[in-house]
Amino acid sequence: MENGGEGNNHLQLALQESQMVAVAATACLPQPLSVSDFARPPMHGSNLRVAYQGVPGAYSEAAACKAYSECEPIPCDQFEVAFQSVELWLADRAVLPVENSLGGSIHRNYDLLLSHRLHIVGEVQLPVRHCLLALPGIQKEDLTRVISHPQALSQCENTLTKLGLNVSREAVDDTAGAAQFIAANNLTDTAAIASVRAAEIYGLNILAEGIQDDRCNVTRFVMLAREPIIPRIDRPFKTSIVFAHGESTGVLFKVLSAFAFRNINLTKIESRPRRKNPIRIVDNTNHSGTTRYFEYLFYIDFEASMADQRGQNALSELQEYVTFLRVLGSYPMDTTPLGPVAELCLDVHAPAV
Ligand SMILES: O=C(O)C(=O)C[C@]1(C(=O)O)C=C[C@@H](O)C=C1
Repeated sequence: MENGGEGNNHLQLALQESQMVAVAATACLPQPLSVSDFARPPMHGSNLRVAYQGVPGAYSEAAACKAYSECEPIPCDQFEVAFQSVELWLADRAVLPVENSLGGSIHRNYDLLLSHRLHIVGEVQLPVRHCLLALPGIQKEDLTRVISHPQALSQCENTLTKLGLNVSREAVDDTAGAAQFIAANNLTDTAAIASVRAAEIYGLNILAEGIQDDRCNVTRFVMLAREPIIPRIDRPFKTSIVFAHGESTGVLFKVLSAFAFRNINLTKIESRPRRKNPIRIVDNTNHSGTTRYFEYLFYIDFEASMADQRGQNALSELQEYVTFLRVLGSYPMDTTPLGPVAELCLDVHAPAV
């Protein structure tokens, strides 16, 4: 009996061990995908390498971290490099500022969206609060020059004048890069427009904070990837497209009504020169001479997913009117609260009393 009992114990132990080995082995195996995987929330960004234009402390870096909280932001000296780093698998995503509530569209970046084949997979709206930064000990009166990204300079144009600064304005590649340049070259006559984080990183003093011309200053960024994401309908989605049309009349009206009749809200429309084919020349048979028409590309963002029947129907109708159409991406809308800046925006829109 005793022996038999001991034998049973051994058997149980052996069984338990083999079960543990089996469980450990299964844990190492890749798990098969199931239907529920498609409903998973978007990944939080751990280990995701996100390329941005600028140096640490740039707003684009902050946008990358807002989109993918645990990502590894990868600074790039130009937007082209950020795009290429994704195309060449050195990064997983690129972050691209496309418009600002004060400065408007960042046109060059619209052109880049078309000249590369990356897909928009997300968007982020980031409140941008600019500071005037200078070396420790420097006063506003010592300044002869303010440097920053052209968008940042234009967002602070009126405030710089109001501050009574007698300075020239010079554009550089990014806001944080301006701060870095001042620190690296010990420039005592120059200030940068950049973020609080840039001041901390490059050891500069904040001479003035919140110097953008409107308290509510928001930049919209898009996230780009090699592959599109699977569009969904269980949360608000936006779709971005670009199209061109030929010679027929009233095309833009027809395009807009394809969305309006389906109750689809447009959030953005932008036109850009059609660079590869910028001018259409029409010979006038009745009159002497020719007419030259400038050709445009139209970028539209609309509030519907490509998985939504209304969005699909609108696009198939569009195809009847246009000569070129590309879907740049269908992606979740940024509906996160803007934080304290939201109240400032509400202030702005409140009826005057
Ligand atoms: O220079 C930076 O910090 C950027 O991230 C670029 C950029 C832009 O291109 O608009 C981003 C946000 C601000 O609107 C100002 C500059």
